[in-house]
Amino acid sequence: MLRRPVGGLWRLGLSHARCSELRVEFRGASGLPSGTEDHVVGAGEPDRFGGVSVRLARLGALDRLDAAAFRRALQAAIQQWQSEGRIAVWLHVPILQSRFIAPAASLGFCFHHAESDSSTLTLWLGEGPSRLPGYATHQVGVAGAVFDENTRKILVVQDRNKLKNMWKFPGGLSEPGEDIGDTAVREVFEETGIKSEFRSLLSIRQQHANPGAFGKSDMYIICRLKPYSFTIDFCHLECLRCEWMDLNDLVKTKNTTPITTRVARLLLYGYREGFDKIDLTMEKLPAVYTGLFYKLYHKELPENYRTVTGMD
Ligand SMILES: NC(=O)C1=CN([C@@H]2O[C@H](COP(=O)(O)OP(=O)(O)OC[C@H]3O[C@@H](n4cnc5c(N)ncnc54)[C@H](O)[C@@H]3O)[C@@H](O)[C@H]2O)C=CC1
Ligand SMILES: [Mg+2]
Repeated sequence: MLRRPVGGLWRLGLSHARCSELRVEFRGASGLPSGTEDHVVGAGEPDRFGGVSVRLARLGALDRLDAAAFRRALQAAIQQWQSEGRIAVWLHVPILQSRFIAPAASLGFCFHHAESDSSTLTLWLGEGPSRLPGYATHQVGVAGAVFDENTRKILVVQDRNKLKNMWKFPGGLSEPGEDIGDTAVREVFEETGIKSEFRSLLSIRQQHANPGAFGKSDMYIICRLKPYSFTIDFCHLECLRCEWMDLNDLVKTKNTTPITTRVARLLLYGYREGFDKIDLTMEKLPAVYTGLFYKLYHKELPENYRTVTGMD
């Protein structure tokens, strides 16, 4: 697997003839010397922050390499990287090569994160405490407050697996790469059978050390949705009850969570005074650097502020 980045290229070379030992070599931007390409079965790549990444998946013949030989090679590589002034090492380990985690940890590597099929470890080589950024800090849950302005009814459920059966808005955890509004619409449909469309974002709750988030922080976002189907067909695995409730009754009931009461009051205010008073609406905008798009949520700007550039 030959890759030629602009800067130098780190390679962990494993000889086919003698695979009990990894050779660690630093190659210049010119790439590999002729004749050694077959021996190079993996690559470490410098990053723009001064660190270096090693992907074990790109090293061949790892099945024949024992953990002690890997440790020796990694230790030699670390010394080399340190002498070159590298600030960190990122070690990406496929799950089937997990036996290399322990030798790496014995050299000071710590877990940074894991996906279903791999883990990533880091070793800080720079001055002082590590300045490497952490991994994901929050889980994101999204609920849909599906409000029918014609009947003043709001869709509520009671979760099946909760200790207390309290009325709440249907919702659930966001999938990777899923927009907030799409999560709300999907979860509402999965749990209640009601079809709806995204209108606005109403509230965000942040809670730390959440047991339901495996001790991480939890971001719970409530969206206002508009229904376009009305016959409930709720999921009996997830919900105990589901109904269209008069908004006034939800505001008054004691059998609910504080956040649901608060958002019910917010909806009553919006219903009476205009939803523009409570809505954070969404706009899709192009990202400057990546060429991708993102979604921005905020209160509507009045017409005369949409193109304003200064104070005059
Ligand atoms: N304040 C409120 O009104 C409430 C807020 N929330 C928020 O909603 C979001 C999550 O919504 P959910 O409806 O719970 O998500 P969800 O609709 O995606 O369902 C999660 C499913 O996973 C199951 N589950 C959870 N932990 C499990 C485990 N350890 N083993 C096996 N199954 C497990 C649950 O029983 C449920 O069926 C979070 O952000 C949470 O903070 C949830 C309930 C009430
Ligand atoms: Mg749910």
